[in-house]
Parts: sequence; structure tokens; C-alpha cells
Amino acid sequence: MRKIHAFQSCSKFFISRTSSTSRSLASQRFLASAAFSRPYTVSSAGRDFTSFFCHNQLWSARSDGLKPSDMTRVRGIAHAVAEPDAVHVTPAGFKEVEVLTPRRLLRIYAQLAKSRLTILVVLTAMSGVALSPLPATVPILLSTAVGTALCSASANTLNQLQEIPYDAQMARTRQRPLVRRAISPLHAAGFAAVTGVAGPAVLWFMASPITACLGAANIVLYAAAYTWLKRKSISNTWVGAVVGGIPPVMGWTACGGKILPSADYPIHLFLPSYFTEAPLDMSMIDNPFGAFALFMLLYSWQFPHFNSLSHFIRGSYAQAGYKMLCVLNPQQNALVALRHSLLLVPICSILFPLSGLTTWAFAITSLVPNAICVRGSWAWWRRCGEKEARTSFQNYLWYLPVMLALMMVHKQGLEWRRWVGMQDEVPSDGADIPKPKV
Ligand SMILES: CC(C)=CCC/C(C)=C/CC/C(C)=C/COP(=O)(O)OP(=O)(O)O
Repeated sequence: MRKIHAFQSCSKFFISRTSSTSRSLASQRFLASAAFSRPYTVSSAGRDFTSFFCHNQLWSARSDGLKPSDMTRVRGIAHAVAEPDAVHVTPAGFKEVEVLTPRRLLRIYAQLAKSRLTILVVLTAMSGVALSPLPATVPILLSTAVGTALCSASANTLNQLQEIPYDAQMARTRQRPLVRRAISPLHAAGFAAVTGVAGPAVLWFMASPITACLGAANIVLYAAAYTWLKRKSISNTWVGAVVGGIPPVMGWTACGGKILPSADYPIHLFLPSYFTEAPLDMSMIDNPFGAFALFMLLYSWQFPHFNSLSHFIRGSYAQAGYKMLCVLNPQQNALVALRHSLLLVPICSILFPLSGLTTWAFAITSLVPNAICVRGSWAWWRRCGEKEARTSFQNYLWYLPVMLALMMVHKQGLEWRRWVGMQDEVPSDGADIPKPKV
């Protein structure tokens, strides 16, 4: 029988602590809950396999209505993880199961989907729609939002299904529904399957097949590659950054934009008027360089954002046994964040206007938030302290909405000044300006 090592070592730690004769009731209770970790073992034996998926029955036993067979099972389980004479499981060790009302179930689904992360993912996908030069209809807008949210819900549920024993060891994640057994793994797997099929289906039929493929590929990248790599290699952060970079590209493709250049769809560079006499060719504004710029913004943003967050929760990552740069080398972790803070400067000041997504004025205005954030990353790298990491994390929280708002203000071809009545005329180059999105 193969055990999940993280939990095994955790159980051993507590067993050795509790083998003295003066064992407290609290530690007995822990042993009872450690005993219940048994269903998270992988075995060819049918009983253990069933208990992995359907363990909610075990929790439903109430202290007053406990059947003798339940107690036998509890004791048998406990003996397998503890010294035979060390275990005295009392009915008080049981936790009453939550009754799943529709409202509670919805809350659990939202927790499985990591609702706040999913909202952020949907917003970044919407930024791809908003910045695309191609017109978007309301159905495209809604289906991209719903489809992306379903894909993200599936990916996050699959991630949590694999991380139950690890989430159980971190204060930040200990209250997740699968850890506290508010829902069975089988039920959660069903939710992941339904959302994992519905998300790409909505995107395929209502947005575009390429958006659906990106959504499905991102589920696999996050739930399989990234989640597995978290316990294997520090390279997980780079894979996670790719996962976070894909949703705005999904928004871009949902509007009909392509991601690979071809003879019919070439890359076009929008040089500043200082370097070229040629008038602005608005017919070339929809080119694959825009999708690349969007991807790069979200890819690089994640390093200062995530590395600073991981710095001040590195204790729990270490406890759970994750291979994170913040645990193995905090200084290098801050350096990687600083490098990407610096890389965000040319991404905003060269890549975006060069791709035609924004005007060259964005190259100047984006310098202000970039300078503030680089300064914060620099201070964190120099001192490597908690306070500096927190400041950098805060900086990069507001960085994204501020930058996306600035991009909208400077969006190429979007004549804000004409809209607000500050300018009457059509631009002098007579360009065919794409209509604002509905
Ligand atoms: C369309 C689609 C499928 C989008 C998926 C978007 C998505 C799930 C992005 C997550 C990015 C990421 C690396 C988060 C950290 O997860 P973590 O596992 O380190 O977080 P945790 O420690 O809180 O569990």
C-alpha cells in the first residue's frame, strides 16, 4: 500500500508527541482525525478505494448514534497509523457532517472553483475581449465569461482533489471543502467533470473552437502539469505563469483574433510617428502580435505578484513539502520577481504600442505605475524582508487593474476624445477605425 508521504510524516510527528502517558484530550482528538486520514491512502483493495471517494458516510456518524461497526473501523484505522496502545478514540473525535442544503452546496462549489481566483481569471479574459480591435457582440462577451469561469472552476477543483493532504497542513488552505470533508471527493470529481466539459463546450459553440481548445488545454496545464510540478520542481512557477497568461488570449481569440501569424495574417509593427512617415494602417491592427503582448503582460505580472505572496506564506509551503523557490532560496525568489518587474517596463512601453493595441502615449503613462512597482520589487530584493514583500504584493494587486484601465484609455483607434466631445473631427489619416465594442 502506498501512502501519501506528507500526511504520513505529519501523523508520525503527532504520534511520537502523544506516546507519553499524560496524553491530553486534544491530542486524542487529533489522533482521531489523523486516523481519518486513512481514506487518503491508495490501495488496490476495494474497500479503501471506495472510502477514498465516498468517505462522507464515515463522518456522518454522530457521537450519540454511533454503531459498533463504525467504532471498530475507527479503531482499526487508528491502529494502522499509531502505536496500538496509544489510541483511545472517543466518540468526541467525530465531527458532525454538514447537511448539504442547496445554498451550502453553491458555497462549496464556489470554494472548489476558488471563486476569487476565477473572477480574476474571467476579468483577464475580458481584458482580451476589450483590447481586441475586432468587434465583440454581447453573446460573445457573455459566453467567453461563462465558458472561462467553468474551465477555471474545473481546473481549480481538479487541483484541490489532488492536494487534500497538503492543503490540510497549511493554515491558509485548511478550510477548503475537501479538507474539512464538506463534500466527498466523488462529488467534487463530478463537479470538475461537468464544468470541464461544459466550459469548453460553451466556448466552442458560442465563442470560437480555438478559444475552447485554449480553455481545455489550460485545464490540463494547471490541473495536471502545474499541480504535479508543485511537489517536484521549482519550475512550477513558470508553468503557472503560462496558465495565468492564457485567459486574455482566450478573450482575444473569442473575438475572432488569431494567435499564429500566416501569409494572410502577418505580424505588423506600429512604429512611433517619429520613426516613420507612413500613415497608420488601421487594417493591420488585428495582428497576432497583440495576442503575444497580452500573454506577456499576464505572464510576467505573475512573478512579482505570486513570488511576493509566496514569500510571506513560505512557512506553510515548507510545512506541506512543496518545492517552491521562496522556500529553497528566498533571495533568488525576490530576484526573479525583480527581473519580471523590469521586463514589464518594455512590455508596456514597447511591446503594447508596437503591436498596435495601444498608442505610443501608453509608453509614457505606463512608466508611472511601472516605476512605483519596480521600486517596491527592488526594495524587497535588497532587504528580502517580510514588510517589503507585502508592499510589493500590494503594489502588484493594483498594478493589473490600473494598467488595463490605462490600456483602454490609450487603446489604438478608440477615439475617447471624440466620444467625450473634446474633438470633432475624424483623424487626419482617415483610418477605418473599428467600432467600439458593444
Ligand atoms: C481557463 C482556465 C482553465 C484558467 C485557469 C486559470 C487558473 C486556475 C490560474 C491559476 C494560476 C495559478 C498558478 C494559481 C496558483 O495555484 P496554486 O495551486 O498554487 O494555489 P493554492 O496554493 O492556493 O492552491
